[in-house]
Amino acid sequence: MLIIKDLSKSFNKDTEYELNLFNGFNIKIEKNKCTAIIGPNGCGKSTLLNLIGGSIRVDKGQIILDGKDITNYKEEERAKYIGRVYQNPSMGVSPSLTILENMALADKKGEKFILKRLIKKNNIDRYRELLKELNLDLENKLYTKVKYLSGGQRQSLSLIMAAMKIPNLLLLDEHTAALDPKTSNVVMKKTKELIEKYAITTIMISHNMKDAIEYSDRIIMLDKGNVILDVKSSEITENQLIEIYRHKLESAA
Ligand SMILES: Nc1ncnc2c1ncn2[C@@H]1O[C@H](COP(=O)(O)OP(=O)(O)OP(=O)(O)O)[C@@H](O)[C@H]1O
Repeated sequence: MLIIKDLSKSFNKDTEYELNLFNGFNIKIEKNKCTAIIGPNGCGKSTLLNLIGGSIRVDKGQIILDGKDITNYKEEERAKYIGRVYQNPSMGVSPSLTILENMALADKKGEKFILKRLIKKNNIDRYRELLKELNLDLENKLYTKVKYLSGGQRQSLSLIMAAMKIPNLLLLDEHTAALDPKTSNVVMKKTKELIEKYAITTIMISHNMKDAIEYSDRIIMLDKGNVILDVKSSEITENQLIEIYRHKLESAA
């Protein structure tokens, strides 16, 4: 379980551009469930993931993952427990390294190692098996540099890499937003399969209400750093969600 306790975060403190985004924010994310976070541009979705992942630090509050207080852990330290797939297909992978090298790196995330020594026959066979599951023919491209892959292939690889050492928490930051609808569908289905197969606790940011309902167990809507809706995905339809979204945001304006 992820517990966020009394979290505060502001940007540009003590300047005319000061933005108090989170002010005593609290949330609990259940284990082995997928929670979708939705909300308008600028409501704080990515900042929340950045705070959890450790790419930015909290001003106040605590982040507790499976009973461990990770608030003061550096991003690299948190990477041992947290997998992340970004919106931008170039992030989360090393484009100038091959698929094989990227997978070997993901395999040893958070440990000291020598890359060449990692690439052993039994590991290669294991990586090939994982890639085969994607049905994208990537198992036959092990020696291809990641920069030559399509966006969909990169996001799928990124997903497999993030889940290679089963993370305590998987953060998906609009990871299909840059993909065409067909590829996005394939990657979302693969995401669901992986999450369910390994019972991975997941937080998924999405602007797509249909995906949020279809692929998550719970939906949280944020506005200006506050939770304005918290509902089971099975208890809401896409149209209702769109209506609430519009209504809440109009009344908040
Ligand atoms: N490093 C930063 N410095 C200053 N302001 C920032 C910083 N990071 C985020 N913000 C501001 O915090 C607010 C929330 O941004 P955030 O990226 O979390 O929103 P979001 O909900 O993910 O939006 P989107 O749906 O557009 O991706 C925005 O007003 C943004 O400009």
